[in-house]
Amino acid sequence: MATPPTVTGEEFRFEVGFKDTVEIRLKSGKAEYFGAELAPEAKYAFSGDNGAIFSWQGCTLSVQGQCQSAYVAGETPMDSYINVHMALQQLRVQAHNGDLSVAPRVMLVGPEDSGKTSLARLLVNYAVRMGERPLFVDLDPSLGSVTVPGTVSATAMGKTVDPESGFMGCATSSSDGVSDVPLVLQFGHEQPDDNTMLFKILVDRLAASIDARMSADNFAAGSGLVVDTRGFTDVNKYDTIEHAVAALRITALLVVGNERMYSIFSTRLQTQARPVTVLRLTKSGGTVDRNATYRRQLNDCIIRQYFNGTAKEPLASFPAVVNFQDVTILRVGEDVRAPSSTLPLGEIRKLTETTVFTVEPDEALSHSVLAVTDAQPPVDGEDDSDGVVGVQALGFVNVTKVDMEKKRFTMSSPVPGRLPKKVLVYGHIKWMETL
Ligand SMILES: Nc1ncnc2c1ncn2[C@@H]1O[C@H](COP(=O)(O)OP(=O)(O)OP(=O)(O)O)[C@@H](O)[C@H]1O
Repeated sequence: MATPPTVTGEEFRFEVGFKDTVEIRLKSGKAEYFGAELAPEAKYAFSGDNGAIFSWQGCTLSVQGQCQSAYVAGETPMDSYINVHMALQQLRVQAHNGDLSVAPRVMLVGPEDSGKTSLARLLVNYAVRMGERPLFVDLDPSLGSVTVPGTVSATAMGKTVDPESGFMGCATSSSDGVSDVPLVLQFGHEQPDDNTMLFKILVDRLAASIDARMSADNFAAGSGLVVDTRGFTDVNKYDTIEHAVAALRITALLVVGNERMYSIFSTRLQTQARPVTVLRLTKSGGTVDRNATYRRQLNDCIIRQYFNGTAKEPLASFPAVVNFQDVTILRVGEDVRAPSSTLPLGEIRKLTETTVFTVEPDEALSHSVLAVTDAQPPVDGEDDSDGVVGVQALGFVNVTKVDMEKKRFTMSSPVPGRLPKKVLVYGHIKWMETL
């Protein structure tokens, strides 16, 4: 970019391709990336990303590298976003003063690419900057902001979200003493409606863990939570949101950029046991529509970041060979057994969305991303899914090669040494490392 962008009450918006890297520095003034303050002169490198740097007071930036598009936009919804933040902050103050019932529990809904995650990030960052410790709850399994796609999670936010590594950076740095290791549950699919029953159970499990955490920590309870969801417009998907609103005891639903959804939720949520404020917010003109190919590439980047880190903070990934007999691989909610026609006459097959199956390893396991858990495998003949469904994912491994002859597979893991736990939970998320 020839002239360095200067920004005052405006946004510098940029798009960077997956093969390019753009470095941005704050040369003067103050600026923020979705609510997180930029350090003066620090280098922020973006690749395969779209974003916006906003300044209330004015700033000058230096931009090096090739952006697919870059411009300064004067029209932004930041005034309405800061108003929402201030209203939430007032409630937090009231909650810290003793009335925990008003602690804000906010959920963002809206169509795909309407800017929910960016707004969630901004609200979390503004809260953290006020000394709050909100929980960020990620109910969008499509892009896995905290670990890998195919998961749902809850993270206690002790610091602002790093502009480069995003929410994943918060998940890996608990050394600040206030962030905890996030609670991550393996869903195994990218869309909640790929297995609605399982999704709802996972939301219930998250809600129960959040309640336990909040009842032990009044300050965190007063800071409340910010919940991001998968983008949708289909009326059939409202039910999953309503379930989450009830389970997480949401107090405010922010509908981003969709009049119809706002109107429907305003009516439907009146029947909730607790009152829910429904607000409509304008979609930012900066949000970028991401097609299926882009999302696939983005997913690859997210998984690569989990296993290999970022250019600034690379992580080693460790190979290991695992004998089939040394692990149990489970799968929730899908029948991988023989077809009904081959079952003995009279055997009734119980198929539910949460039935647990043992997976016999074969070539199909190649490139799978498996959750490492301390799940209790069901005892033969019993359908005990309780010990498996909704157990915490302690980490993830990637199967790189399956050797059927030697009955073993090779995997890579972000942690060296042998698998700490022997029960792996399978999902539909695949990743192939490319150099
Ligand atoms: N003001 C902005 N300027 C430039 N890019 C933006 C802005 N706001 C959001 N974006 C980008 O637009 C894209 C979509 O935004 P975001 O991920 O927040 O939407 P979403 O509604 O959460 O999407 P999903 O459909 O995955 O739920 C992202 O790449 C994001 O970085």
